[in-house]
Order: sequence, then C-alpha cells, then structure tokens
Amino acid sequence: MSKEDFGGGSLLIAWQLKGKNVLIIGGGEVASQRIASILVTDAHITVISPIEGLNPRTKQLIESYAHRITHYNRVFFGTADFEGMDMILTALDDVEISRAICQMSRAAKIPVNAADIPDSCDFYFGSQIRDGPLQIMISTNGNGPKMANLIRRKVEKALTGIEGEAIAKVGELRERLKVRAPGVGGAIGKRRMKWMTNLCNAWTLEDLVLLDGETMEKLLDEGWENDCVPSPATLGSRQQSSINGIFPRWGTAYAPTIGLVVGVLCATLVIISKRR
Ligand SMILES: C[C@@]1(CC(=O)O)c2cc3[nH]c(cc4nc(cc5[nH]c(cc(n2)[C@H]1CCC(=O)O)[C@@](C)(CC(=O)O)[C@@H]5CCC(=O)O)C(CC(=O)O)=C4CCC(=O)O)c(CCC(=O)O)c3CC(=O)O
Ligand SMILES: NC(=O)C1=CN([C@@H]2O[C@H](COP(=O)(O)OP(=O)(O)OC[C@H]3O[C@@H](n4cnc5c(N)ncnc54)[C@H](O)[C@@H]3O)[C@@H](O)[C@H]2O)C=CC1
Repeated sequence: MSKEDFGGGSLLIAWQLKGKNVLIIGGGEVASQRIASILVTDAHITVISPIEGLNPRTKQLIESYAHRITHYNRVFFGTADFEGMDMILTALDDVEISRAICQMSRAAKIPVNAADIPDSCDFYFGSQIRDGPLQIMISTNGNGPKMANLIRRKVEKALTGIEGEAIAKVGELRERLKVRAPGVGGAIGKRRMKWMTNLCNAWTLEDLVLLDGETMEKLLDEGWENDCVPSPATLGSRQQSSINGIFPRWGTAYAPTIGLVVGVLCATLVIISKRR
C-alpha cells in the first residue's frame, strides 16, 4: 500500500454481536436480508413493522426463530424503541422516517445503517461469502452494490469449498495448543505464533481437513514439543498426503470416486482380455 492509498475507504471489521440487541425497523425484502445477516451473529433481534408490511421471508424468519426475534406489530414510536439497543437498522419505504431515525440514533450514540440513505450510515453491509468460520465480505464502499454481488460470484468460484473445514481444524488445533502451552503474550506467545505460522505454511488445506483429535495431539507431541513441523505423512493413516500431492484441489472430495472408476475400468479390461 503506497502512502497515497490512505483515506477514502472504510474499516473492514468482524463485529462481534453475540448477546447484543439489534433493532430492525421495517419488515420488507431488505429487512429479511438484514435478519438473515444478523441471525448468523447470535444477536437478539427486534423487528418493528406493521404485520401487513412483512414480506413472506421476513414472516417465515420471525416464525422460525421466535426465540431469537421479537416482532412488534406496529410502526416505529420514537426513541423509546431504542432502549437497550446496540445497533439500529432501517429498511423502510419512507425516506423521511429513515432520515429521522438516523438522527435520533446518532444523538443516542447507537450505530445505525439506513438501507436507503448511504450518507447517513455509520456502516454499510457487503456481499458475503460464508463457509463455517470463513467470512469474506466484498464491499464497493457504496459505489456499486450489484458489482459487489458479481465479484462475490467470482470469488466463490475461486474457492475450493474446503477452506471453512480446514480453518475450523486450525481453530481446534490452536485451542489445544493454548491448553498445552498456556499464557498470553511474551516468549510463549511468540513461540506459539511462529509454530502455527510454520504449520499453516507447510500443510495444505486437504492435509488440515483430515486432522482429527488424536492426530492433533500427535502433531503437538511430535511437532510442538520438538519445535518442528512434521509432514502430514509421518503422522498416521488418515493423513494421505500422496493423494493430495496428485490431486491437490479435489483429492479429498473425489479420490473415492476416482478409485471406483479406475477399479471398474481394470475389471472391464480383465473381462475383455479373458473373452479373447
Ligand atoms: C450503501 C449500501 C447501504 C447498505 O445497505 O448497507 C447500499 C445501498 C443501496 N443499495 C441499493 C440497491 C441495490 N442493492 C443491491 C444489493 C445489495 N446491496 C448491498 C449493500 C449496500 N447497498 C450498501 C453498499 C454496499 C457496497 O457498496 O458494496 C449488498 C452488497 C449487501 C446487503 O444489502 O446485505 C447487497 C448484495 C448482496 C449480494 O447479492 O451478495 C442491489 C442488487 C440486488 O438487489 O441484486 C441493488 C440494485 C442495483 C444497484 O443499485 O446496484 C440502493 C438503491 C439505489 C437506487 O435507488 O438507485 C441503495 C441506496 C443508495 O445507493 O442510494
Ligand atoms: N441497501 C440495500 O441493499 C437496498 C436498499 N433498498 C432500499 O431499502 C428500502 C426498503 O426496501 P424494501 O425492503 O424492498 O421495501 P419494502 O416496501 O418491501 O418494505 C418496507 C417496510 O417498511 C415498513 N414500514 C413502513 N413504515 C414504517 C414505520 N413507520 N415503522 C415501521 N415499519 C414501517 C413496512 O411495513 C415494510 O415492511 C427502500 O427504500 C429501497 O430503496 C432497496 C434495495 C436494496
């Protein structure tokens, strides 16, 4: 990044909303997308909208997640509705009410997003790719939402589909490592970070996906304790790096199918040669 690149952007962060309260004012199509995005975070959702204004997906989400979504069948009353809220989203077909809500939210110091007024938003939503713990957001910073949607499709095609699973395994391994070598910061923190970095550099996604609890402990015994990163092949039967070497991207997914096809071909050749 050159010096001239600073400025004109927005902060991309993974906002932790678990246990927080999010108010959504409006219950139409955009609100249904907001509800889905917020449900992922384990926040509690309050939706304010007259029932006749709810679109079918919003209705279905409110019914299916009744324990996590409180719906008030009425219009927005005013700042009394902000009580206890940590975030406010408007998805209204009335820009004047939306603008007024933004002003009230700002006065109450609660972050606000208005679907119809980019200039009044404290933050924007983006096009999302989710695969377990992997979260990718594409943002055009308000310039072209449809372009964000199109670029998301391109990025989706570039992924193998096993990144999320591999990251989840790395997460589990990091937890086990912290149990074995506890402590925050200092020399232990440095050593943990170096070891994890070396492991992630050396192992493929396919290698990581194959890790189970037992192999993780073995990896820590042989790797962490001896300050080295063993190759997957040395760690036991589930780590079949030879398959991954031949089919690095689809080894785990297609290896059984490829084995079956090769087997059937061989059997056919044997039958044909016997008939002759
Ligand atoms: C500023 C922002 C505020 C915010 O919503 O946070 C905003 C604002 C507005 N969007 C409008 C229109 C459309 N929005 C979409 C779609 C999405 N919009 C999303 C985000 C954002 N939209 C934020 C900026 C994000 C960024 O810049 O990257 C996405 C990425 C995420 C999401 O909404 O969750 C989601 C795609 C998700 C996906 O597919 O993955 C489509 C396409 C479609 O529906 O298929 C259209 C029609 C085509 C078009 O206009 O491009 C209008 C009306 C404009 C008008 O009246 O002319 C406004 C208001 C305005 O711009 O004035
Ligand atoms: N940011 C984005 O990605 C997009 C934004 N938009 C904009 O978002 C806005 C909402 O779009 P849609 O959801 O499609 O509209 P919609 O017409 O489907 O929904 C509007 C909702 O607002 C509710 N409502 C109206 N007045 C209310 C009040 N005083 N209190 C509580 N609820 C009230 C209605 O009951 C209804 O549920 C529009 O202004 C549109 O231009 C549209 C597409 C994408």
